[in-house]
Amino acid sequence: MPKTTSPNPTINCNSSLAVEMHTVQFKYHKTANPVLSIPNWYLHAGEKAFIQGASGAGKSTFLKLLSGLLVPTQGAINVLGQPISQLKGAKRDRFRAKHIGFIFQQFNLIPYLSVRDNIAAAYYFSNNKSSSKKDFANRINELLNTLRLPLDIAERKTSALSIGQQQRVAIARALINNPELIIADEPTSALDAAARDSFMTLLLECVAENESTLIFVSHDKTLARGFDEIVDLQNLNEIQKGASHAN
Ligand SMILES: Nc1ncnc2c1ncn2[C@@H]1O[C@H](COP(=O)(O)OP(=O)(O)OP(=O)(O)O)[C@@H](O)[C@H]1O
Repeated sequence: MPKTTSPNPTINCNSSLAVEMHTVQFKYHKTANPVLSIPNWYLHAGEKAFIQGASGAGKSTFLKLLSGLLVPTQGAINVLGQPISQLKGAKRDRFRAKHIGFIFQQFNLIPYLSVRDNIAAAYYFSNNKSSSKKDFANRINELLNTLRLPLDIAERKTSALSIGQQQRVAIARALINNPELIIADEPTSALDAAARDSFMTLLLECVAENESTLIFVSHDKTLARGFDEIVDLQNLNEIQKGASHAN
C-alpha cells in the first residue's frame, strides 16, 4: 500500500514542552501563497521566548496559530500537551480561555466596565464556576497588590484610567486564571520609555511568580533582556527566508 502523508500529523506530546510546532504551514486563502512555513519550533514549559520580526513577518499570524484562533493549513501544533490545531472549535475556545492569558497591543479592556468586571469576565469565561466569589475577590486583590495598583481601582471604569494603569489591569486580567501560557502581542507600543521599563519588570516578575511560560512579540529588540530565547521570525519562517534570499 502506498505510504500517505497526513496533512495534519499528530506529535507525540512531551510534557516538558509548552509549545511544539511541526511542519506548520499557513495560508489565509486556499489559492493564496503561504505566509508561514515553520519546519520545527519548541519551547520548554516555564521558558520565556521573545519573538521579533519586521512588519508583515507573520508575528500576529504566528500567535493566532499558537492560540488556536487560526488553524494551520498543514502540520501540527501542540500547546501544553494538547493538539490545539486538532481540537474542535468550542473545545479550542474553552482550552484557550482556561490555559492561555493574553495581553494585547490595545489592551482590549471593555471601557464602560469597572476593572473588577473586566477581570471577572476573563475569570468566569474560563468556566471557573466552581470557584467562590471569595476566591475571586482574594485573587484580584493579590494581583492588584503585585501590580502595585491601589485596591480601590477595582471599582473604577477602565476608560477613566491612565494608559499605564490600563496596561497593568491587562496584566491582571491575563493572570487571573493562573494560566500556564501567557501570550503578549506588542503590549508596550502605547507606553513611553519609563512606563515600558516598569511594565516589562512587572510582567517578568508576575510570570516568574506564576511559573508561566511567556511568548512575547515585539519589533523592539531592546525589550529582549531577561528572555530565555530570542526568535527572529524571519529566520524561523521558511517563506520569509526565501524572500530575504531573493532580495
Ligand atoms: N486576514 C488576512 N488575510 C490575508 N492576508 C493576511 C491577513 N492577515 C495578515 N495577512 C498577511 O499575512 C502576512 C503576515 O501578517 P501578520 O499580520 O501576521 O504580520 P505581522 O508581523 O504581525 O505584522 P505587523 O508587525 O505589521 O502587525 C502579511 O503579508 C499580511 O499581509
